[in-house]
Amino acid sequence: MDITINKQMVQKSEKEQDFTPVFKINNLNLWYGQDHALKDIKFDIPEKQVTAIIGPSGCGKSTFIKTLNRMVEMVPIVRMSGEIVYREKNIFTPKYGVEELRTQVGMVFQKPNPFPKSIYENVAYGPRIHGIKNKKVLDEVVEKSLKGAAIWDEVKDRLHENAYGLSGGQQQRLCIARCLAIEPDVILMDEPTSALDPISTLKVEELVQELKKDYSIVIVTHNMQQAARISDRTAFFLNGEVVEYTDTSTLFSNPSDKRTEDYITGRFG
Ligand SMILES: Nc1ncnc2c1ncn2[C@@H]1O[C@H](COP(=O)(O)OP(=O)(O)OP(=O)(O)O)[C@@H](O)[C@H]1O
Repeated sequence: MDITINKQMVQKSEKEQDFTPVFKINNLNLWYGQDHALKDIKFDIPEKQVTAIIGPSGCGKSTFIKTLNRMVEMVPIVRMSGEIVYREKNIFTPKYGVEELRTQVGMVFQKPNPFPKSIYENVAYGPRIHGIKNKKVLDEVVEKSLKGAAIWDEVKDRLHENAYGLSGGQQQRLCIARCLAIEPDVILMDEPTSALDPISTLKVEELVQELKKDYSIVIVTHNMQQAARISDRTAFFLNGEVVEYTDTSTLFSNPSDKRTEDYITGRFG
């Protein structure tokens, strides 16, 4: 009996090593003042796959994803311990510039947040900040990014109109284009479809499937069906801990922890 369990465990751990990690998270703890919001988080996030973060409200999903680009440090009462290694470098070492990290690790938020500028300027903004001035080069970046975000055909004849004139779903894809324009390695998405209608949601989900060919994606979602549809691996968070992290099909069809089973079958949350 013991031998069987050990064999299964070895097989599982071998399977779980079967990818190139883009992030390695080691014993990450985070406190908001006295509130211990992330507890001993330890797992690796694969490159060029979609990793979903699921769990009930308040379990630490948004907090966790915002540690990956150090955005969480904007909250003054935050304290952290542990390590997040991005491409072999600990992102908390003082010499690691946060601007450099955020160029590599882009983020798309829950509510589409375009700038009050034209569609073109929204996408050109990041490359301009990074020193690209040549109009022809900017035109190319804008077109490539809008195509990458599957919105080019809808906006190519109105590039100089205000982005606020787009629908919510179009605005979210514009924000994804804005993120692509600075050529990130990883894209963090914090509930990117929760403010969208079902058709726009489907478009963003299809887009995520396309984007994972070139980018590593981490997506927080309230929606378990969405995690099951679009992710390769899923981490189930509860009360600031990772209860289970494995490939998505296993997590939803054969969870190893009773709490995961209770959550995915709707017994709580
Ligand atoms: N800026 C903050 N200041 C203090 N506490 C915070 C802050 N942000 C989050 N928290 C606390 O940290 C815990 C985790 O919150 P977080 O927003 O990460 O959870 P979540 O799983 O993303 O929730 P939801 O699904 O409702 O968005 C909660 O107890 C929350 O109250």
